[in-house]
Amino acid sequence: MASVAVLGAGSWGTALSIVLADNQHDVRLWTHRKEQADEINTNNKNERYLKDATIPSSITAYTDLTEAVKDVTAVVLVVPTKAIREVCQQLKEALSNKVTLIHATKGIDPDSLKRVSEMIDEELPDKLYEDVVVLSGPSHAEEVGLRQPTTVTVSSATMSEAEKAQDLFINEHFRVYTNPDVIGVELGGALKNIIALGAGISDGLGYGDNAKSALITRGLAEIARLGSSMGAKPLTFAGLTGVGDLIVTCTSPHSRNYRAGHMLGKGQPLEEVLEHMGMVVEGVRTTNAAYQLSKQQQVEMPITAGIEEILFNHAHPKDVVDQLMTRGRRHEMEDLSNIL
Ligand SMILES: NC(=O)C1=CN([C@@H]2O[C@H](COP(=O)(O)OP(=O)(O)OC[C@H]3O[C@@H](n4cnc5c(N)ncnc54)[C@H](OP(=O)(O)O)[C@@H]3O)[C@@H](O)[C@H]2O)C=CC1
Ligand SMILES: O=C(CO)COP(=O)(O)O
Repeated sequence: MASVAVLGAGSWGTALSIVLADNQHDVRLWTHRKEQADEINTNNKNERYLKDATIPSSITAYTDLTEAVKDVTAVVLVVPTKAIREVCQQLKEALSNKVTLIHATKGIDPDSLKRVSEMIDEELPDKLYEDVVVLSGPSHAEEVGLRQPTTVTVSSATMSEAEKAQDLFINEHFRVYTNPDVIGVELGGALKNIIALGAGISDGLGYGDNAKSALITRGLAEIARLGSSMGAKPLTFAGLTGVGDLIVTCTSPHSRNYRAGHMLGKGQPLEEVLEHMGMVVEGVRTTNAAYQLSKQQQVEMPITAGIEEILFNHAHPKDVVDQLMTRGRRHEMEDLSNIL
C-alpha cells in the first residue's frame, strides 16, 4: 500500500482517486474548495464533477496542500493545463520528500507552447522527483468512476518511474500499459481534443458519420505530422493515446470537447458554450497552442487552422467545412510517407 496525493478534485482527479482507493492505497484528494472537501468527506459524493460515482470512504479530501502531500510516495497532478504552473508553485512549497510524480492532464500551454511535463519540469526542482510520468489514453472519468473496463498508457523518460505508476493504478478494471515515448503520449492526448471539438461541430451542423470519420482520420494525420516534427514516434499515434483517445473523444457524449463543439456547430457563441459546460474544455486553448506550433514547425494542419478560425475569429463552421472540402488536391499519404 502506498500513500498517494491526487491534486485536483474535478472529474478525472476523482475517478483516478477511486482507482487508487480500489487498489488499497491511502488516497488524499486535494481540492481548493472547502465545500467540495466537506461533500467528499461527509457524503462520499462529488455531485458537480462526477455525480454517478460513490467515492470510497477510504479517500480523504484535503484543502491544505502541505497536509495532503505529507509523507506521500506519489503525487498525481490532474488540474487543467491552465492551472499546472500555479499548482506546481504551491507544490514546491508544500512537498519536502522525493515522490513519483504523475500527471494526467491533456493540453498544451498557448503562452509558452510547452507540454504539461515540460511546464512541470520548469516549475519544480529536480530533487522532488526523478522524471515526470504521463498518464493518458481513452478514459472518460464517468466510466472509470463506475469501474467499466478502461485502458491507459503511462510514459516516462525513466521506465522504472512509469512502472511504479503502472503498479499504483493497474487493476482488473483499469489496465495500464507503458510506452517510453513521452512526447508522443503527451501530444496525442492533448491534440485529440481539437479534433473532438471538430467532430462535435460537424455533428452540430447536422453532418453525418462520413464527415466525422474523415475528421478522425485526417485529424490523426495532422496530429502525426505535428507530433513527428516535435520528436514523437509516429507509431505512438496508432496506439491508445493516439487513435484510441481520438475515437473515445470524437464519438462520445461524455466528452466535454465533443459537447462544446456540438453547441458551436449549432451556432452558440464560444463564451456561452464555455459557461454552459462548467468544466474544462481543454481543446479551446490547445487549438491555439497547436495553431502556433504548426506555424513554428511549418507543418500543415488545416483542421486545426479551421477550428482556430471558428473559436477565435468568428468564422462560421459551415464556411470552414466548405473550405476544408475544396482545398487543393492531395495524395492521402503526402507528408506522412516520410515519417512512417
Ligand atoms: N474528465 C475526464 O474524463 C478526463 C480528463 N482528463 C484531463 O484531466 C485534466 C483535468 O480535467 P477534469 O478533472 O476533467 O476537469 P474538471 O473541469 O472536471 O475539473 C477541474 C478541477 O480542477 C480544479 N482546479 C482548477 N484550477 C485549479 C487551481 N488553480 N488550483 C486547484 N484546483 C484547480 C477545479 O476546481 P474549481 O471547481 O474551483 O474550478 C476542478 O476541481 C484535463 O486536462 C483533462 O483533459 C484526462 C482524461 C479523462
Ligand atoms: O480525455 C478524455 C477521455 O480520454 C476526456 O475528454 P474530454 O475532456 O473531452 O471530456
